[in-house]
Amino acid sequence: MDKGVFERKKIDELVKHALEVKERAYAPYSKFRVGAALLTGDGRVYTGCNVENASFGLTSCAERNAVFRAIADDCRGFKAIAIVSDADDYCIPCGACRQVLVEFSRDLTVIMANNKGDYRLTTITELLPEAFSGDSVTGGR
Ligand SMILES: O=c1ccn([C@H]2C[C@H](O)[C@@H](CO)O2)c(=O)[nH]1
Ligand SMILES: [Zn+2]
Repeated sequence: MDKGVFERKKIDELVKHALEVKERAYAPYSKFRVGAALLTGDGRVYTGCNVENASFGLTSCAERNAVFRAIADDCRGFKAIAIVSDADDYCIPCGACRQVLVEFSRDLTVIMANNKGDYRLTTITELLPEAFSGDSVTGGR
């Protein structure tokens, strides 16, 4: 499986952005802060953190918040996303975020990092095989 070719330096930079934005997460209920940094085709980086709410179901994940910022800035064609939480474990995106990510990039590299900045590489296709997509809706039309 091709995980995309990224220099270690570029990956570390994205993870650093994710660690930084995690500090601004609003997670008073779960206390599980998450940060995400999305790399675009032209080298821009959009970050997002999770934002919780007293009405728990309104919580928005870090990954989706990063994507929505980029879209609002008229940016698509994402290359990679780095995701990190406070935990020792590599941060794995939830199902809802996988579905939103695959909408915009079929060949996205996903960098799942931990609080020490170590990471594991995968792809959105590996995380969400046989995804429901625009083709499913339009029948390829
Ligand atoms: O991929 C994920 C998984 C969870 N969360 C957030 C949502 C909630 O605020 C907290 C606990 O689920 O972590 C994310 O931001 N991204
Ligand atoms: Zn999510």
